Amino acid sequence: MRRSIATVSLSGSLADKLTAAGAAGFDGVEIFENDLVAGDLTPEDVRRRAADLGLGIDLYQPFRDFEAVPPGVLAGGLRRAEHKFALMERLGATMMLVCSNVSPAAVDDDGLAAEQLKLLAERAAEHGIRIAYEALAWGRHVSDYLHAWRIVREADHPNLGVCLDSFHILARDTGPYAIETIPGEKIFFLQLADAPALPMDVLYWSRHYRCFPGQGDLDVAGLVASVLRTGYAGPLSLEVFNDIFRQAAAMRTAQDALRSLIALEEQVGERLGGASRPAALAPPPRPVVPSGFAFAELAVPDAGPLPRLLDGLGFTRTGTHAGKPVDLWEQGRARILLNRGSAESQDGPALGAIGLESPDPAASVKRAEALLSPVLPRLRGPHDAPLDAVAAPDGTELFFCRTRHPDHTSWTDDFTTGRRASEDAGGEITHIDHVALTQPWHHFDEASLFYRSVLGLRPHDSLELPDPYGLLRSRAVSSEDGGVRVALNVAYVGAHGGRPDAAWQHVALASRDIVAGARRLRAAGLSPLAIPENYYDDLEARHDLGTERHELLRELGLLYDRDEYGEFLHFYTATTGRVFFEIVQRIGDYRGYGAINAPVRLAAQHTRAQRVPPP
Ligand SMILES: O=C(O)c1ccc(O)c(O)c1
Ligand SMILES: [Mg+2]
Repeated sequence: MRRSIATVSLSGSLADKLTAAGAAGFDGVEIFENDLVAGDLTPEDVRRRAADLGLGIDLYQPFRDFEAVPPGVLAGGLRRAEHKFALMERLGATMMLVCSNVSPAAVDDDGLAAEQLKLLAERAAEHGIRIAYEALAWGRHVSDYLHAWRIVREADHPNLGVCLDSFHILARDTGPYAIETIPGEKIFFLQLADAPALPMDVLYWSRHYRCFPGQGDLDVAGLVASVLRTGYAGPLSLEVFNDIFRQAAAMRTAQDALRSLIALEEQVGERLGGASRPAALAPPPRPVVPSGFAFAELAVPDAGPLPRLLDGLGFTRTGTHAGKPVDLWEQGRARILLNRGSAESQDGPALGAIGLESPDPAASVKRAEALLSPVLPRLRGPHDAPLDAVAAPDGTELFFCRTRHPDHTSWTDDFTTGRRASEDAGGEITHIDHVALTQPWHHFDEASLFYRSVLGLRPHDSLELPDPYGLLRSRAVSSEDGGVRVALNVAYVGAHGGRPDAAWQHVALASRDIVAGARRLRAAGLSPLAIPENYYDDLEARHDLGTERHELLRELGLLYDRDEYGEFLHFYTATTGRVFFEIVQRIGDYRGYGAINAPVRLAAQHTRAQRVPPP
């Protein structure tokens, strides 16, 4: 199907927007009137540029406050329309969107609305133009798509149909769709947007918080499936009003938008099933859900305090890369790479790469590529195992691995093993439980869509965590069985001190005996992040865990949480550069991440500014 995007969804001048939409690979655009009026490209320039970029102009919009008006007002509307029709002929556009009247001058009279829209359609027909009538969710008298359809049906003109917009329809949540009662040929245009569930005024919600399908909470795929069942074969067009996308780089937003459409088409195809799936919705290769973490790689300007910390956590340095200054540290299936050769980051150690266990690394890369992720060049030395890798939106390198699998070369073969730790050498730490990555604030939705669509991970609810200097937005994505969990946090740029301190990243290590682990760290002369006494007083008020257990938590600086499935114990190491470790123990089938304790952790990290002491 044709893939289009409204220029209002992208930042910059109209020329920038067209360039970005063309570069991403869209087939067409909706020209948003403000973008044309405020720019100095003539309509002929716009038409030529769009054509050069392979873009059709699928819609001109919006034409406002036309229908259901007293006769005196109608003349003005028709005069305005004639100007727009002439403009559209210069643009080479043949469809105009008319959105439902929001003006106090509008009359609550469907007969009048139908009569006047018919008149408009007759005039449009003289120019070879069709009119798509859209119910805005806040329209004065027409706010529902079925109401718009009744008016269009009554007007009964071949050049008049409806424009359906997923936001206006799903935002009103008026029950099961009746979309399939509209004949496909009377649906002239389909606009798509998602949005996070936010209980607020619908106009404000629409103008500021729309996002691309798959980034919010609306069932856009279900709606598109219903529309396609009517026989609609026009464009799938993204129309997203969003405060962040208005500021972000247009090229990147356009690519994020196209990824969203590809993933949406896949979901729609699944809803429609084999026979009724339009041929145009050929699916990309299926996602290969990773089963666990193979490693976390830290870029370290020099080894610094990390070897001592890893040693204190019970890790063993088991190898060094044959050709690069990279050390492998292991405990159970938890593997940490310290890469001393990476470009020096001004903030010191940072999490640069993550290894994911994939049942089929080559297929993982094919999926990522089909969803527009940059595939990293396979940097192979003479001895290196093949590495399949892509870049996540924040630049983190994701390697797809089959670690020490008999049928596959393993990345670990490149490490000359000193002491090879057995996978069950008695250490408390068994594997990497999750990693927490901080995303630039303007790439957060892009990142959650990336992990959801490329890796097939399931997004959890968004949370807002109070930090002493801001609110940290956080959203986890995970595989069904919890083998891979990634917590995505937003980095705010704190006005306080100017440093985005919340750009911290961490690796959470699963322990089967966190009490022994905490004691081991202390015995090594390293202390966990200090937690205030007030936390423990509050914990006693919230939970009755028995005196002994409360005292143990307090003594060892452990944090506690529980959910309906189990309990969670955790503590944090000091931070070095941008990175710290969290040690976690899940008891029973606890599903969360200890989010309730995050504000205490953030405050402790800020106020104590703890750093690992030099060795
Ligand atoms: O917010 C608006 O005014 C507006 C305009 C045109 C649209 O297609 C729409 O969905 C909303
Ligand atoms: Mg719309």
